[in-house]
Amino acid sequence: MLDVENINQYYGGSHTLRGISLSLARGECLALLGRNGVGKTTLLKCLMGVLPVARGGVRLDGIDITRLAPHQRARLGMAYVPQGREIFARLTVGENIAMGMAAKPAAQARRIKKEIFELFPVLESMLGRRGGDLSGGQQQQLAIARALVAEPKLIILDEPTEGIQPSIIKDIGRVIHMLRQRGDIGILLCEQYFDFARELADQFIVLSRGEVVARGAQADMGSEEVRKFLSV
Ligand SMILES: Nc1ncnc2c1ncn2[C@@H]1O[C@H](COP(=O)(O)OP(=O)(O)OP(=O)(O)O)[C@@H](O)[C@H]1O
Repeated sequence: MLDVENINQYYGGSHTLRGISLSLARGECLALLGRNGVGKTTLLKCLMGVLPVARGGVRLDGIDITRLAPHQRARLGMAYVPQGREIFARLTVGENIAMGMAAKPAAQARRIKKEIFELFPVLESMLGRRGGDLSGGQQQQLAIARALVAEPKLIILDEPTEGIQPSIIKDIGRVIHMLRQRGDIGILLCEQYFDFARELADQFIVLSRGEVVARGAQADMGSEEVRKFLSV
């Protein structure tokens, strides 16, 4: 479904992404691993169109999306949950969720809300609270909920466990697992928390200095070759 071919990106003179290729199928979870500063967030931003790529291409279901703007990619079914969540602090939980389904007809929106509250029951009891008053973990759940209500075929998650307490990490893991089981959505999971990623991923890639230095199936994630590129 997602095919990335040989993409390169620069911040000024610094060559941040060096010939990255990957592919991800529906129903699959791909873990993107690597130490701080190796280019993971830059790669996700390039996939979402927040940053331009200098060379290479990105295809979604065979459509060349390399030059499309983020909102056009969103319309084609891509959803992005950025690092740090970026929820609207002054809007309520309900309004934040509504932002994710701005393009949906009202009847459909009602149905979606019900499903979302099954995934994240805590959000239902907090509908009227301001996003900025939620805990970090609740904000992360809200950010994922807001992405999911758009009913994406691909969801890109940038470090969803960062700075979050263990009980909520478990809840988030459960949701990602359920999405994977559903089989109709591709999940690109950028994660520093190795064990969390290993439990959820079908395959992985490891970046180091902007390059893919290892890739493989979940069973190979614990190998020495992979660990030497991570802080585990
Ligand atoms: N806007 C920017 N301008 C210039 N350099 C940048 C910019 N954003 C990131 N960089 C640099 O590009 C490299 C890759 O950064 P990136 O944020 O993609 O790494 P990362 O693997 O996501 O790390 P982290 O886990 O810390 O977010 C780093 O050396 C970083 O300092």
